[in-house]
Amino acid sequence: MTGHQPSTPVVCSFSNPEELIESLAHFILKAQKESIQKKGRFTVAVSGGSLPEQLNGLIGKDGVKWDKWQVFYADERIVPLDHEDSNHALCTTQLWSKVPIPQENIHTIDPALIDAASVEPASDAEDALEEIADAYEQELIREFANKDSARFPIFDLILLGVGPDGHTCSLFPGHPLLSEDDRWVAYITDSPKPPPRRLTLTFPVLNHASRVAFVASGAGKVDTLHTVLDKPEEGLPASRVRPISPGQVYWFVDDAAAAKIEYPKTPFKL
Ligand SMILES: O=C1O[C@H](COP(=O)(O)O)[C@@H](O)[C@H](O)[C@H]1O
Repeated sequence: MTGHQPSTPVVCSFSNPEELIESLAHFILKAQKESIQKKGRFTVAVSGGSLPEQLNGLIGKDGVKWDKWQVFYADERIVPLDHEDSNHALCTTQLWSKVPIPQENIHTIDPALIDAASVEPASDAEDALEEIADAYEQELIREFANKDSARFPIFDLILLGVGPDGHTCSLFPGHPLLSEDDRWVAYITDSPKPPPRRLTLTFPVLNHASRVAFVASGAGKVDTLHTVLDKPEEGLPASRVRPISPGQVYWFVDDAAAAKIEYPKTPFKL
């Protein structure tokens, strides 16, 4: 049965956020190198929230082949791409505007569909939301299906954050979307964290990736990490990210966030 087993998390804890950021940058560079050697490109999904700032270690770093990156969003909010709530806007401010990545390598939701998907009430926007999710799935299919011919896309790297309630991407505790096993991209209209309308990659996509790296830092995440890593039986969304072998899930955390974790930590090495 090897090849179809869920991986067990590898947890690396760093004494401070700076060390975490530098080590994460080296980890990403290694993943980039292996991916480009194998396939000539590096497919990455990026989250919003606190994650983009943790990618600062890549800015100005030698060896980053930005022209080989193909970037998608792990989740996105249904707001204009320059809106303060947009994950694309956040990533642009924190990272893309500071590095030489070609614009066409960053795959956003279709801006032409955002107005129709934003009408009130949400029930009148369902068709447009379906369309915007379908369009993003098609964007993924164009990138992956012809090249990798797999049932689900196999991202080289998915970079995730975890919210205080254990959500990741826009997969929230107790939401029916946690059972989605077919779609690559889905929409929600009832996110408990604003804004309510969002697109998200689904669990099958997360769990087919070659590598998923969660990043969490600061004492504010301490109880969440304890539950997610030590009590997976509670089924919080972040606990359910277990890419099938040979895929692997990593946790990059700092000691403040990891203070209550009983789960064994692994020394970081490349
Ligand atoms: O709403 C979101 O929240 C999560 C977690 O955010 P964080 O600020 O607690 O790191 C984030 O990963 C996701 O992309 C975002 O849309």
